[in-house]
Amino acid sequence: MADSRRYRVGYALLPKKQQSFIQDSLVSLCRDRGIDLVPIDLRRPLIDQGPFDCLLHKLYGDDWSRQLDDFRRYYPDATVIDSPESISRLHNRISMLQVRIHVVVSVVAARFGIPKQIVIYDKETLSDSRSWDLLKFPVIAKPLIADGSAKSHKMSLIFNHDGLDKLKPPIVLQEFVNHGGVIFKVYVVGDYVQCVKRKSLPDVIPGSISSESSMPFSQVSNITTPQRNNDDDDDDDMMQLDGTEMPPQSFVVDLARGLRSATKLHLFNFDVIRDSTRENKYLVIDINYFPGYAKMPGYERVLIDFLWDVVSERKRTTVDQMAVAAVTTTAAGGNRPAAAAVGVEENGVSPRQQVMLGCEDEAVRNIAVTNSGCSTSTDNCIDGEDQKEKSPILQV
Ligand SMILES: Nc1ncnc2c1ncn2[C@@H]1O[C@H](COP(=O)(O)OP(=O)(O)OP(=O)(O)O)[C@@H](O)[C@H]1O
Ligand SMILES: O=P(O)(O)O[C@H]1[C@H](O)[C@@H](O)[C@H](OP(=O)(O)O)[C@@H](OP(=O)(O)O)[C@H]1O
Repeated sequence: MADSRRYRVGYALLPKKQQSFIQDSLVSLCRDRGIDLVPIDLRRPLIDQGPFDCLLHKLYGDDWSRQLDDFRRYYPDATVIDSPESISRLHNRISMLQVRIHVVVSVVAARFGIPKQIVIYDKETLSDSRSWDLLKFPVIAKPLIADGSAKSHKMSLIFNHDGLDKLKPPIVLQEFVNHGGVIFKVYVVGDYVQCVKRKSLPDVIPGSISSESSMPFSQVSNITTPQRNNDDDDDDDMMQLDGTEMPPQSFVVDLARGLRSATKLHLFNFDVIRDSTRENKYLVIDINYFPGYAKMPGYERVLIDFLWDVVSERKRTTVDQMAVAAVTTTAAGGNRPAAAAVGVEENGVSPRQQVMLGCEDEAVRNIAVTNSGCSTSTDNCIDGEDQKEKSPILQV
């Protein structure tokens, strides 16, 4: 029998993200599938705008976290994608890549790791060469915090120690790895995985370094997405992208699944580069929550299928809960209301826990990083596979 119920999916996004993500094509395809996409009015309390079957969100700050907490308490049956605790792990470039220790990739054709990196919290530590002398120049200086602000995307390629002078801690210093000027962006939407190529920073050729000690840059892969036109530079970019071999699909999928389970996130992308000096060696350099999905070919279908799975799974779970609750009621011989129907705990598991898509309320570990910390590996990267045997890059 056709499902005639309509589902409400609320979305709370910043205006720029809303504009790129909520396209007419997405809205109308959702509508045809029985899903109404409802914008959250950020001037009104979230709790007043429910109920929703599902809530999508990408907002920052304590006020939003509090509103979400209230919402989750008030509407325990709503599926919140994703849990704020899991998302916040990506707001710090150290905890972001720390998840690699939980990722096991079984594909043998390729290996993965992260670049060697340290975190520096203050100017004093920055001026002490012992803090960074385990790193090889060039390095990339990245703001520690990745909170979506323009500031958090401002980076510098640092060619020598003079280039460190201008930096403002807290920062992450990460070894620059030559990778042929092409980055792989892997978009994940639940179980769906799609890898695309984008232009990246060009290789640094030893000996050809300019007289400058540093070079600032910001959002390289966003501003240089090449379009096919008559411009020579764009044609060169396009040829370079076309000529770059993709990583093995099974490896990408394995890595995506591993990261998905380690981060407990459903909507994210991650950036991977292929180390030019080491065969089949890939390095994860960045993980972004709720990325620019509209740049992913055919994103509407992918998102609709995902949302449908979420709302219909939610319906199934609720039905299952009612069945369990009914059995419990009968077995006890009493007339307690069905747990799922009222959203209270049954057998120690609340309906919300069952519908949070595996996003347990795990607190993000507090990062107690020493002023700087660094791996003792002689390589320019830390492996994901055998990381447990090696000394941790940072003490978290
Ligand atoms: N370790 C590295 N080695 C070589 N190139 C790197 C490295 N880290 C970053 N890059 C280059 O710098 C760019 C920006 O880095 P990163 O992805 O960490 O920044 P971001 O501001 O978080 O980016 P995004 O816009 O994808 O969120 C990458 O796309 C890549 O071109
Ligand atoms: O808004 P913040 O938190 O800064 O996150 C950005 C990510 O860092 C970028 O990776 C996204 O672009 P890509 O989808 O091209 O990776 C980018 O997507 P956008 O083009 O929709 O802004 C953002 O999601």
